[in-house]
Amino acid sequence: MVAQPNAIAGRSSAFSASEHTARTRSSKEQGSSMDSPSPTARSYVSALTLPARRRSALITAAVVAAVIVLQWLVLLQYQALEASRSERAFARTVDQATVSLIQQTVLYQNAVLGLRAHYLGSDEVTVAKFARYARALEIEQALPGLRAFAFNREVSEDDREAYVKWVRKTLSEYDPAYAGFDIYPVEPGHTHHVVETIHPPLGNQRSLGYDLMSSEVRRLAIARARSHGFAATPPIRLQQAPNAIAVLILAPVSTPGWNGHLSNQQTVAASFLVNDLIHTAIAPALRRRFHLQIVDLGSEEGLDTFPTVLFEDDAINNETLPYRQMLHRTHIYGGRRWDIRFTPRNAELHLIPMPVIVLLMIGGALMAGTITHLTQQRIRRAARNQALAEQALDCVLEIDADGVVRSADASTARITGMPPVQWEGRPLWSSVVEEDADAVRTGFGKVVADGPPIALECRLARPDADPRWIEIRLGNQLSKRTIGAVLAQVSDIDARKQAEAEIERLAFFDSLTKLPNRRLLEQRAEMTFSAARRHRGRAALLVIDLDGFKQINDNAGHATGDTVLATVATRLQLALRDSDTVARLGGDEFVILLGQPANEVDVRAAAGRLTRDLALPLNVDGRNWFVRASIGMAMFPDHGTSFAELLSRADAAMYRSKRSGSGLNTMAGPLP
Ligand SMILES: Nc1nc2c(ncn2[C@@H]2O[C@H](COP(=O)(O)OP(=O)(O)OP(=O)(O)O)[C@@H](O)[C@H]2O)c(=O)[nH]1
Repeated sequence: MVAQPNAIAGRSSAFSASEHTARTRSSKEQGSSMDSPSPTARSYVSALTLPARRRSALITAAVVAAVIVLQWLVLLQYQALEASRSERAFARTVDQATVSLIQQTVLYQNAVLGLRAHYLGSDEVTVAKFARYARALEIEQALPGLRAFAFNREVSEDDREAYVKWVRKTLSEYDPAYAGFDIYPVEPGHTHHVVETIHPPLGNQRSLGYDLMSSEVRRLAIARARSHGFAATPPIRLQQAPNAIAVLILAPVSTPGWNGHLSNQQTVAASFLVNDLIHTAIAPALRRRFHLQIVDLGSEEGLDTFPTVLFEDDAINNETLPYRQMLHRTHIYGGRRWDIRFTPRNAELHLIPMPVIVLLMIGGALMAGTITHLTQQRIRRAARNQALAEQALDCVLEIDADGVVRSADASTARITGMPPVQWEGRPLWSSVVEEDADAVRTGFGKVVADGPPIALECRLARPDADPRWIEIRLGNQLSKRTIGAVLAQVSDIDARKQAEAEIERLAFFDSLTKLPNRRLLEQRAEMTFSAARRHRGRAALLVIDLDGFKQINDNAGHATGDTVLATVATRLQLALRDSDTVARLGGDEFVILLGQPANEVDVRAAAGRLTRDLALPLNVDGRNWFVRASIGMAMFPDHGTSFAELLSRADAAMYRSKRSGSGLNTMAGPLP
């Protein structure tokens, strides 16, 4: 009888191997149809699994596609936002540059108008006064980009000669350069409009004496200045700087004529090179942000409408501009319409380069695909584990180093009859019956102290139910970071234990009467004899054979005979002490082992008691039977010292009884 937990330390591998073999065999026996599925079953299985895989692949593909679309939408949104941000920023830049440009041209205009005021406010402005005024303006410092101031006089063809003489004479006193003064180009005409004075003289002397009337655009500008008070020319090339585009701005003045007559046909003028204007007005940092083009669209009145480029940055490499939306501002200056055009350069739009975008999208899609795939796998694995747990023969507990159950599988309830909550938060051994708790605690301690895995058989103390045999296989996984626990694999061995008990019962007990059989009797007899030997005591064997039992069988049938035998067994047991053993050797033959009879008298008295009790009527199915028995007795150590010897002596004595008549008791004779 196994009543204590069975620690099988160190034999876990053998256990596992045999267990595995047994389980494999049983699973093969049970599920042979699964191991070698029929064609129908196989196609059914593949029909079940293939769509699952295909579905998973479809989901992954759908997620990847969705991520790509999403990324694309985000990218479009980002580009739109970036473009609008960039547009706003660029518009600010454009306005800033335009304002600077306008301010600078207005400064030039004011300087010319100031010179005009100077003439208007004086009775006579000499070349020296003009130069003083111009110097006072400090044009190099205060009006950078402005190339020269000039005073131009209207001279009729008739006065031409006298005027030239007058200039040479009067002005050469101030500057010898006037000594060779003449009007050019020599185009005899009605009226001349001659550059009489210019400041600074250095670099501008070539224009002294230049007849503005000889140039169509200048002539128109003079006319407009006279009618509107101020005018600018379209882009021109100056006499003194023919390689650069320049603009001449003019204002009319009335001043006493060279010959004493007041004339209002004169003009004051200033010229600037457009390049200088741009470099002066727009800071280099601002310049780098756009490509600039200024186009003279013609006069305000639309007299000349040929657009002429005033200024243009280096040509744009169109290929390098991802975003080429041009912004333009119109500036009316001196009666001319200027279109100032700004085209952003690369730096204006901070877009992520296309290769990077493609890489990001591929990376994002791959990542999403991988995550989806892994998630699908995980879901499938979890479902499979769940399904396996539902059919598993074991459940797993995670136990900390102190023996407290940290978690229990959901299948614990099915396998142990106790739900996880009844396991969790308690020491493992508190769930087993008191008698087994110590062994479980000790076994657990050994495993925690780095012992090998062990298997324990113990009984589970279940509230409101009978104890149940379980086997716990303990393995120390505390040092494994991903587990960090002692793992207990628990299986239900209750049925096996019941079977083992039954086998034991069959091996040692008679199935009809439930009395010990010969094997158990012999074991107990040997134990009793050795105890008697130690205490110099006695023991006795009584062989009892029913008389005429065959007739009961023959008359009433075997079943009645069985009942009679079982009743006889009960009567024999009741007639004796608990410490005595009543065994059935077979048929109608019983043997009794008396533990501690004081002497022969005691034994004979017991035999007499048995004979008397057996003789009482025995009712089976309403019919009384009268059983008699012949008894033979032998005593330890008087008639023998071994079981076989004593049994043989008692048997012989029983036969003597039987031969002498029915219902007699006979003691074995003394040893020779
Ligand atoms: N009902 C029943 N009969 C049994 C069982 N075992 C043996 N028998 C029968 O018991 C009888 C024993 O035979 P015997 O020893 O000659 O029976 P008996 O009639 O008592 O004869 P004596 O011992 O000479 O008095 C046989 O008829 C067996 O068939 C059993 O388990 N059940």
